[in-house]
Amino acid sequence: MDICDVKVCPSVESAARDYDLILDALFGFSFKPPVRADFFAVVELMQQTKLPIASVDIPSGWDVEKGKLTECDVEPALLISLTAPKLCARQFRGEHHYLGGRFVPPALHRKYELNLPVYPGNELCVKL
Ligand SMILES: NC(=O)C1=CN([C@@H]2O[C@H](COP(=O)(O)OP(=O)(O)OC[C@H]3O[C@@H](n4cnc5c(N)ncnc54)[C@H](OP(=O)(O)O)[C@@H]3O)[C@@H](O)[C@H]2O)[C@@H](O)CC1
Repeated sequence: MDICDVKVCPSVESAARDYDLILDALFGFSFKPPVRADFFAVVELMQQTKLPIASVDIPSGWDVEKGKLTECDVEPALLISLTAPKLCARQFRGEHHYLGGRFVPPALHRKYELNLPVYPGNELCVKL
């Protein structure tokens, strides 16, 4: 698999020619909008591309709780939430949503009053 560097971001056209999928793990829950200038090119590519995007935990550019901040924010086809879906996942409209690392220690449940749903089975990763 080829991995492109954010510093040498391809154009929308060359990405479509050279790649099948964009794996978006640029920002997570500590992202504070707006996107800084260094990342404009890669975020614009993800906003404009027709390639499917797989986002890890938080689609890049989304606020962890408020979600999409503009109409043209990144729209992943696949979201892989980690530990628990964050509030922003309510705005996810893609086809596939998975939860990874889904087992939270009881002490953390109690401490943060998480009240998480019980997911079936015992696989580390579950389709939501
Ligand atoms: N940490 C944990 O315990 C766990 C983490 N987990 C996983 O990690 C993910 C979160 O990781 P995170 O919080 O370390 O990094 P992230 O969300 O990428 O943000 C920080 C970076 O972004 C930068 N940055 C911020 N705003 C920016 C802007 N506007 N424009 C540009 N840059 C900006 C900021 O830069 P700085 O402000 O420090 O200069 C810093 O470098 C989380 O979603 C989950 O998937 C869990 O799996 C398990 C437990």
